Amino acid sequence: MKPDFNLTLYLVTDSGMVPADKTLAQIVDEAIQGGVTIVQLREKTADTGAFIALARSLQKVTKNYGVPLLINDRIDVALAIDADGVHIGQDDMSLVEARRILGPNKIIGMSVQTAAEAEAAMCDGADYLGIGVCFDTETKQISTDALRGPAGVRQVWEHALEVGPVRAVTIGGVNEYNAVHVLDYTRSAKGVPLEGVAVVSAIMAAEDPCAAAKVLRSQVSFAMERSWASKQATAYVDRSAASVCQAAAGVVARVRATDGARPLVQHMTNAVVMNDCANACLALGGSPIMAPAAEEQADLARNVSALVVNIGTLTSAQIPGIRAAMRCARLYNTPIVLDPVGMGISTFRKSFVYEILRDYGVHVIKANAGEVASLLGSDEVSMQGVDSIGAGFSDPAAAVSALSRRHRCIVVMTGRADYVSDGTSTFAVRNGHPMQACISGSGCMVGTAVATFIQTVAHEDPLAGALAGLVAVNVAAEHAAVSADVRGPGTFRPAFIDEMHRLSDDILLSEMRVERA
Ligand SMILES: Cc1ncc(COP(=O)(O)OP(=O)(O)O)c(N)n1
Ligand SMILES: Cc1ncsc1CCOP(=O)(O)O
Repeated sequence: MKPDFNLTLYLVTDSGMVPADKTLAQIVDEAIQGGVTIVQLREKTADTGAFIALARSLQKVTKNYGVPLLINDRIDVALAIDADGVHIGQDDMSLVEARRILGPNKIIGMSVQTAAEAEAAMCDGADYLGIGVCFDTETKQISTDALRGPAGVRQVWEHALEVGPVRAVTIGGVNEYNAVHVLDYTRSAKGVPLEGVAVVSAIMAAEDPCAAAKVLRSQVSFAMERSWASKQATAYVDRSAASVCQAAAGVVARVRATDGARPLVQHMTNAVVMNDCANACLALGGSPIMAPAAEEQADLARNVSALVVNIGTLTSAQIPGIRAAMRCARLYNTPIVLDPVGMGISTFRKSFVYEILRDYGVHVIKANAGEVASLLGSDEVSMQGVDSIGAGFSDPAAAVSALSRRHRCIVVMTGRADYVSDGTSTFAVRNGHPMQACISGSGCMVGTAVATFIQTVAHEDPLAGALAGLVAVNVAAEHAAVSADVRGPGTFRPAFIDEMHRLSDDILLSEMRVERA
């Protein structure tokens, strides 16, 4: 009988990464103790005799834990040690031939890069697919056109699911920082996840392979069970405006009730709005921090409740700090709010935003209509500098919903009317005041507010968290605009902060104007 196998955390070995004071078998032993569920011995230069000896030494370990051992490419080595199976690539022996030699009781996995390759491998009886290459890697030379990114992996996976029952992992540059993003992002439209991830260096090159495997295993479990994408997959609910408003008010009440334990909101933000965002965060009940240095992200990360990345005054010097902050946020599953300010104005901004969305993913995109159009590759809305101009989208609800589904995140679009969507439920928010458009940074303050509120519910109900932030700012603006001492934008700005400070969940609930879009 074919052995059962579990693809949750798939270790592909590389003896070139074994330190001088250890053996490959020791590393595999530690990695299995940390949570590796299946092992592939991959030797690219070993002679047949040495390959077989190494395979035997690993087999002792894997058998001890009941973990399957597969051999990369070499059917002869698999036969020699009676391994549990093989993993073959497109340029290796054909799957049909390998199956004929190994028989029905061995596991055969196959590498695929395209939908057609996946379909062919399934028709030929592959037991699982290794879909890649996800991200670039130093472990193996990969040509640029073989890089799929999570979006390309999702395409192949969705096609395979249409063909029939299938099991798969992805491989290439996957690590503890991006595993949740990769698994969330590659879920099919119906929410079916890959079964796990395959890694080489994330474990093989780790100082402590057991600890590295533990972190990876918990990240995979998080993606399968606790991330919002996993919950959405099991319960796509089309929600009423009343129920989301109630939930949003509840979020505000929770943040306001945290006596002293304010959420720490880390901002990698722009120089124009930094002070306003810090004050808005404080007024709303958060605790702002603006710590841009790459060197301090790891120290900060454990205590950060939410991260805002706002590229309004992006410079090359800021990029390493933003990357470090994103990696840390991902490791701790800290919600990330992206404000792609003026992304359409330059290739520099655009390519950094695409990098963020491809390599890390975010929990919320907060953008104006021009930025949403740029993200969708649509020319329906134009920008002047960082401002959106013209009448906006003919169907704004469809635009935000499409963007949300594409990036598996909440989308908040600000404008004359604001929209918020989780890809299933989309709402128009009619609160707000024209005076907001007369001061700089009012959109950025929405990003700050979303981050301040979302942290309590980021993995349960991020739609409510995002709505809370959006409406809090808009209702505060309505109050500020009619306050007696406001005579124009200059006096509006401090009154706006005052009103954020005075907000309560009751005020919000009674004044929210939110409708299904
Ligand atoms: C699980 C898994 N997926 C893909 C590969 C890559 O295999 P292949 O295309 O045969 O390339 P090499 O590993 O031979 O370089 C893999 N090994 N494992
Ligand atoms: C064997 C292989 N096949 C595609 S990418 C890759 C190497 C992945 O290595 P890492 O997990 O270190 O990026």
